[in-house]
Amino acid sequence: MTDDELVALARQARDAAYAPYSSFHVGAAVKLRDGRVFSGCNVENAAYGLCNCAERTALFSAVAAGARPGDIERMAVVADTAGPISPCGACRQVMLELGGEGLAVVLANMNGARTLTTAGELLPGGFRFDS
Ligand SMILES: O=c1ccn([C@H]2C[C@H](O)[C@@H](CO)O2)c(=O)[nH]1
Ligand SMILES: [Zn+2]
Repeated sequence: MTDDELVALARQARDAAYAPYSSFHVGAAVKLRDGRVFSGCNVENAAYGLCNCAERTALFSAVAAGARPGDIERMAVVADTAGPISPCGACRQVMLELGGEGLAVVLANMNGARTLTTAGELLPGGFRFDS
């Protein structure tokens, strides 16, 4: 699967965003090394602190289907931002745990802007029990 296809899946997932409070719709797609792909959108709640980002929805869906650290090859995130979306700190920590420092992360917007980074670049010094 190409990055174009992974971003297209993230855009499709974004259509399902439940964001009545922020009206900020985000989509994400995660590709496993075995070829399986999972996607997710942000899901908000009237109790604002319960809002779940698209990145974590997609990553947690992969884990719920059996994926474990080391199984994730690549992920893409897309939102209607000026430049490529910049994931929040909580999602960066989850990306690091589940994908490792080398996880490739494609950050995109709705106008075709795109950047390629890694979970390690997104969160240097992230929490680990053996740190
Ligand atoms: O990278 C991001 C940043 C924000 N959001 C969601 C959380 C909330 O529903 C809304 C506004 O922060 O966007 C994501 O899903 N991913
Ligand atoms: Zn987040």
